[in-house]
Amino acid sequence: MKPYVLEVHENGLAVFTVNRPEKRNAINYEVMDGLGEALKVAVEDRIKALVITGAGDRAFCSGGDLSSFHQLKTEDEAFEMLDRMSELLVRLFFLPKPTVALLNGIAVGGGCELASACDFRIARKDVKAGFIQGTLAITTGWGGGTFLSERLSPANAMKMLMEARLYSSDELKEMGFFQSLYTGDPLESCQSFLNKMLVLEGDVLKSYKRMFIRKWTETRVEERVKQEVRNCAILWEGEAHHKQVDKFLKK
Ligand SMILES: CC[C@@H](C(=O)O)C(=O)SCCNC(=O)CCNC(=O)[C@H](O)C(C)(C)COP(=O)(O)OP(=O)(O)OC[C@H]1O[C@@H](n2cnc3c(N)ncnc32)[C@H](O)[C@@H]1OP(=O)(O)O
Repeated sequence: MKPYVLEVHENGLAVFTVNRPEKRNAINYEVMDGLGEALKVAVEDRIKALVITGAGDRAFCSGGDLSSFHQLKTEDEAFEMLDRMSELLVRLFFLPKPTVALLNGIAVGGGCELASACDFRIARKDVKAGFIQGTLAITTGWGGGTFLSERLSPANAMKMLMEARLYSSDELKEMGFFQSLYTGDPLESCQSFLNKMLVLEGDVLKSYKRMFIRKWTETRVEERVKQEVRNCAILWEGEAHHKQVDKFLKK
């Protein structure tokens, strides 16, 4: 089974699905390659918006694949992996078209970083999500902390990162992390969220997105992400992190 699926719909919607439901859609290097491909397709003129989602109904994404990335022990080894994913998420963040994270299930750790890189987050009503990285003795390391600080008020962003817990969908909507909650079919709900945008010319959507891109360029988002990656890599090397990951993998 391919670990990701990319579909392009007639209305100009590209949908990238992380397809590892048995691992709660954890991100490994193959999924990263797939996201790179999706981003190449997403810049084509025929695409008006990009949706990122997960397969099944349990998880949107459970973050980095701990069984695979646990082999990375040193700061430099961790940096290489974190940097690779962060560069993809920076491309997603700066994509000059609307992007949506469609949360069909739980989003944990790096799953929330992926969601934060998107312009909008729509979620099933019972979905929980949280930046639980702190409980693994690391910080966000894919740029998600930086993206979150551009999405929420400083107090709400800081709270989410520092509490390192799962939040309910109602709390997340209240904080402004989720824009919309759904109960029916995920893709239909996403389409109806995007309907009014998709009828506009692609160039109009692009022009609006570029207004935000200019601001993010001025506030040096890319440079701040690099710093975030470096800081996470330093913590990654510590014993406390490896101990916590061991605990999860031995469960
Ligand atoms: C590494 C990058 C870093 C960042 O920069 O942000 C991170 O992403 S840190 C965060 C890493 N993620 C986690 O710590 C989440 C770990 N997973 C869970 O807490 C839970 O699995 C869940 C997401 C809350 C779902 O719980 P549940 O539905 O009860 O499923 P299971 O726990 O039974 O898992 C089923 C299956 O999937 C495997 N799994 C789940 N998450 C991961 C993961 N992140 N990496 C690798 N494998 C994962 C889990 O081990 C089970 O496998 P089997 O035992 O083989 O069935």
